[in-house]
Amino acid sequence: MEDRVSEPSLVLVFSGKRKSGKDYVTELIQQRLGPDVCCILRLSGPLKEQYAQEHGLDLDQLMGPGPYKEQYRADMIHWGESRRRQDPGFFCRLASRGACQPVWVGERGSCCCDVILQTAELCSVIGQLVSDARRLSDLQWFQAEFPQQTQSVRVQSSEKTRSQRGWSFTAGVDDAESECGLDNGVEFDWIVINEADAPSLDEQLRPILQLTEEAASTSSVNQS
Ligand SMILES: Nc1ncnc2c1ncn2[C@@H]1O[C@H](COP(=O)(O)OP(=O)(O)OP(=O)(O)O)[C@@H](O)[C@H]1O
Repeated sequence: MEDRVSEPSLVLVFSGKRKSGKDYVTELIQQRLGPDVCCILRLSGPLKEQYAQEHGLDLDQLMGPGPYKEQYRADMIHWGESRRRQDPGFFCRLASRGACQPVWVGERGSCCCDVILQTAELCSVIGQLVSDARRLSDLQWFQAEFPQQTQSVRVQSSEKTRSQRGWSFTAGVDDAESECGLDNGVEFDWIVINEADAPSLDEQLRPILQLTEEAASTSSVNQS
């Protein structure tokens, strides 16, 4: 598990409610930076892989958008919580192993069924984006592992907007720690309002992109 290629120069850990737009925003950042500089780490990927393996399930269907994963979603959330209680860094380590870009983007913040960093969630190594951080322990793991590099980003959208994107309240999912663990007591470094009547994402993301460009250039100076 300790086969990370190099240290990232910046780790952006994204969180947000279901359908707030974590994937959308992290993919936009990756498009701007390019895949050589920025990887998206999705915590939900290794979580689903491990869950499918231990329960003899079809991983492709579990990763897909269809109804199959809905049958297992609530149990998968409980199983993920219990794994994190035993070892808070379990999924974060799995998601970040092999990452080699300087910027990582990850996502942590709604249910275990999406991402980043896309990851998330939570991505690769000049910069890594963790796209799907959902629990405080995920964010804390990155902050402890990469104290100088980690910045937290919250993506916010109203319930009305999330509903228009396909969200509807699901008991056992939207009231679970995986959705609510970062609602209170966390001071995010950045907040992105992903709404039609908010300033454009380009405008809101400008300072974050500037940070990633600085991190990437520092990384290339250090590597030369
Ligand atoms: N600013 C935006 N403009 C247009 N479409 C958007 C925007 N933000 C999000 N969407 C769309 O809304 C839907 C949900 O967005 P996305 O998948 O990024 O949310 P998410 O927070 O990652 O969701 P989940 O937590 O369920 O994985 C997608 O179809 C996405 O393309």
